[in-house]
Amino acid sequence: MTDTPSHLSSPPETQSCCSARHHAAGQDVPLIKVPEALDLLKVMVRPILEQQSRPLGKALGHVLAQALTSHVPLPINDNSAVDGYAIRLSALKQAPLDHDMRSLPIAGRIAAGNDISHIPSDAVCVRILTGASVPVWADSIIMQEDTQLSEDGNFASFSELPTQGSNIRRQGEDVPQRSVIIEKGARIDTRHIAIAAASGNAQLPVVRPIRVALLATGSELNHPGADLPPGGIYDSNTPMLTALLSRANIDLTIHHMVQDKFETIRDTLSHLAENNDLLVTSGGMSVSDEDYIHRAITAISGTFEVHKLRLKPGKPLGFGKVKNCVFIGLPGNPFAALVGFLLFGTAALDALAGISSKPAPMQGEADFTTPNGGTRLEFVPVRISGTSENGLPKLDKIGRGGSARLRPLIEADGLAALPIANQGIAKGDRLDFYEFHCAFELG
Ligand SMILES: Nc1nc2c(c(=O)[nH]1)N[C@H]1C(S)=C(S)[C@@H](COP(=O)(O)OP(=O)(O)OC[C@H]3O[C@@H](n4cnc5c(N)ncnc54)[C@H](O)[C@@H]3O)O[C@H]1N2
Ligand code: MOO
Repeated sequence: MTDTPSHLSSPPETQSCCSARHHAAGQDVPLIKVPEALDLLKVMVRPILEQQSRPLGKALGHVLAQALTSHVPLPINDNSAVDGYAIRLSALKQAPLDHDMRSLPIAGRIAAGNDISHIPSDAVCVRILTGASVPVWADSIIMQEDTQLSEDGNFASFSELPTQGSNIRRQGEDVPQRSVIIEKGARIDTRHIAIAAASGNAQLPVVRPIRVALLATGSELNHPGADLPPGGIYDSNTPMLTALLSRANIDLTIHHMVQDKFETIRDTLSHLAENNDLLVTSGGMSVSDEDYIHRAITAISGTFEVHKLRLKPGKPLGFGKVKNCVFIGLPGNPFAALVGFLLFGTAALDALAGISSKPAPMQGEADFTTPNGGTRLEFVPVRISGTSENGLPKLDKIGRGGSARLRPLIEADGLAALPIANQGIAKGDRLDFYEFHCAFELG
């Protein structure tokens, strides 16, 4: 914790053999660059191997545990892409020309779902509707709009010779039978549900839900809406992180706010680590005498892989393990907690679920300037202000910075990353851009 007014703080730590020693150590630890830290995280996290089978209706947002194959070819049969007439091309070519039209006798009608065994094998033309199975003798389908019917409705006339195979959707052209339709590690969204259903899969093998515990530390914290004591603030990190962790494949345990008291934090962390795959805390990561997370994790034999980052906001972010539980300690400042979770929380969840690839960030162009950059990769809220000559979104920086401010995020379209030790950002510089909402949300 940063130092809070003394009347609100817990009594100063008394047992503290270790506090002074660790404190000093906390200040000395090297700052790790973000890509390096992400690599360390990926090596550290072991994917969950247990699987479960979920019906399609309950699979959205889960992660596929094995590659899924199709039970049938798609399309299942050769079928018509249009409403029209299925014809035998050789017969049409031989039909005499009459007023530039060729006529064929209509041998029957086939709609989607019909059995076609009643259609004679020597037929040369049938009425066919979209999705209907195509008889083997038919080699083209002519659209209804390019056809004239005789008065008695028994003959169809055509002015053009179609290309062989036109308007026929061939069996297996989309998906051959027993081929892989979704790779292991895919997060199931609307597209996957559709193809799984079309290919006859009623159940999906998914990674069992990830057990995640959330703990906000801070004696100043109160539930939103409560009467605030002097010096109190509302806890925004728990609701924010709860929202970020509200995913179908997460079993979330929320441990609401603990006081800045070493024993309480130590015992709560120990209990939560025992029962979860991932433990996310907020606050208490800095260097004051009330920042207990590092000491508490160490006291329960946890280890830190990374303790501080070249990241702004989010320098005092650490992660490691307590036995088999992955631990991520986010800084208390709300914007820092958000950035830290978006980078490291989501990476840990992906690694636990066995997802290895992440889409690269979009590119944008700065529509602002900054003086020389510092020694940390910096994330700033940006708004799209237009489109550049290169067709990229132009990004305008919002707000005056500061890891405690949430308001700029409300006006922003996303975050831009300013590289370490940049020479100062000039207008037109390319930046990685992480848009908050993409055009389509598929689940
Ligand atoms: N001497 C130094 N002081 C600080 C350093 C430093 O390097 N040396 N780093 C600063 C940076 S950067 C950050 S970020 C913060 C992070 O500190 P902590 O992780 O220990 O966080 P706290 O002190 O507990 O809280 C910081 C700030 O955020 C508010 N907060 C905490 N939890 C919540 C919550 N759940 N909801 C809303 N707001 C919360 C808290 O009241 C503080 O104002 O340390 C700097 N100090
Ligand atoms: O880096 Mo801290 O996370 O800026 O406030």
